[in-house]
Amino acid sequence: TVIQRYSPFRPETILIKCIHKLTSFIYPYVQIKISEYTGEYMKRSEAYAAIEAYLSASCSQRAHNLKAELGKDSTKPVLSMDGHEEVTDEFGGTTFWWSSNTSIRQTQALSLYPDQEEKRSYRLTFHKSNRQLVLDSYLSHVLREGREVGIRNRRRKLYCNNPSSNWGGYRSKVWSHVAFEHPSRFETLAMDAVKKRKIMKDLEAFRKGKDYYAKIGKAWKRGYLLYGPPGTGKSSMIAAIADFLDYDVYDLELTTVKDNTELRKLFIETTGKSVIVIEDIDCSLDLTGQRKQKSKKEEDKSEEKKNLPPGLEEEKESSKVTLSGLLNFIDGLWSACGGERLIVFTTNHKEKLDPALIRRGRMDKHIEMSYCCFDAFKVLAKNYLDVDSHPLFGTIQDLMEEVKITPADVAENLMQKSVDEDAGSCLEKLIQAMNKAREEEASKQAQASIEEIVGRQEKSGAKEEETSKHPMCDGEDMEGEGEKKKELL
Ligand SMILES: Nc1ncnc2c1ncn2[C@@H]1O[C@H](COP(=O)(O)OP(=O)(O)OP(=O)(O)O)[C@@H](O)[C@H]1O
Ligand SMILES: [Mg+2]
Repeated sequence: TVIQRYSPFRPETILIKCIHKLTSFIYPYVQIKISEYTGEYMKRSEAYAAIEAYLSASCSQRAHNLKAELGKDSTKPVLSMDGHEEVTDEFGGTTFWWSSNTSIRQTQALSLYPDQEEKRSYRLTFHKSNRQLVLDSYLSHVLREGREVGIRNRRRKLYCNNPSSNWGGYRSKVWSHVAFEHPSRFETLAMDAVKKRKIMKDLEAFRKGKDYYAKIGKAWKRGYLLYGPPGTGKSSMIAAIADFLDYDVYDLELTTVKDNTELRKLFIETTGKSVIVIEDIDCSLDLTGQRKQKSKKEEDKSEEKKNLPPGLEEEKESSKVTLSGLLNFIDGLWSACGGERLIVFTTNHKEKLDPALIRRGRMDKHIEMSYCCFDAFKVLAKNYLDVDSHPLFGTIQDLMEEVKITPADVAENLMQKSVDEDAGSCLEKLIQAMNKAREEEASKQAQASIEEIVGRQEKSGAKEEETSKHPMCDGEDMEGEGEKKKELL
């Protein structure tokens, strides 16, 4: 201890070096360690995940301590090696040893709930005569096979971003996830059949487009803007896209992102083969591009803040993500990190968005999700009632040309809510609802036209009053105009 404290050189490091040299003479094996978490961002290592998947096949036969997790097929668990286990693997007539190690790291912070973090790693051991074989072919074989097994076993995940106050620590968790189990698929999605096919073709081209995007010098990503009234299937479309592409979904809640730096970090932490979603982009932040109005609002806010008691100011602080930050997130230099990402925005009011945000290149495809058409109704009838045709279809088709009804409303009417209801009664229910909607629409229109006429008359009345007050007007004319006004009213 005295030497360690006062001497500039470290005797133990010299000792370890000597031991390593000595053992390399006697011990003819080489070891490679692959840790679970690596890099500056403490991101889970892809190599570790691939090795875990690769070893899952061989370890189930030989290892004694195993871990089980549910994979894609929820009836069959996926096995992996637990800590301090060893299995052998054969490749090119050579034997390799894989061991899994776990060390517990106690966090230093004083806390009522001591935090223990496990550090996991795999260690590959092989004879030094096989060094070239390992470097040239064995490691790439393990990674390739492992990735394939990983994709086969993978369950799709739905991620949401954590508030940045939870980002610290050894394994900083920027995103949390659950298994993604939304049942919406393109087959169940009610919309115009031609439009649906076009979208599916576009997605297919994107998925297979790695080389094409590289050739044209464009980052491998694509932006979709889904817009339309509430209940027209925008969220259902996102789930269907994720199902079709077999991608994970990152649901980004912009209001919890403090600033542009955090937004960038969130983007870097997403994996490939993913759909990044920002729902209701017009409501998430003040990104409408009306910057003058915004600065006025900001002034008001800072005034509001000044009046708050100390301590509460921070709570009131809202997201500082700016439009330019979001533009860079989608289309800046960082957006090319990783590739194979689909960015989807949804909105009820496309016209409110800044044109820069939705220009082609950022939001490449604009998809309007609109009111239910007859094509869409047929899909819903098939899904909900199992009918392809019915005598009432004709009436419904006629009504659909007149009445605006959302697929959500159609779906609600077609849903069988008791055992007594059959296809006919559900369709009747829908017809009633559409008739009611038509009447409401008609009365609304009548009301609006009455208001318009009254407004116009009031305006013309006011004008007449003004002209009557004009000094150039004589009394006779005024009387005549008064009569006219009375007639009009
Ligand atoms: N096009 C559609 N095809 C099939 N089902 C639909 C469709 N549109 C709506 N639905 C039904 O209505 C419900 C609501 O739809 P969804 O959440 O996708 O609407 P939305 O457009 O995202 O609405 P909002 O703008 O309010 O978020 C869904 O659960 C689904 O059952
Ligand atoms: Mg929605």
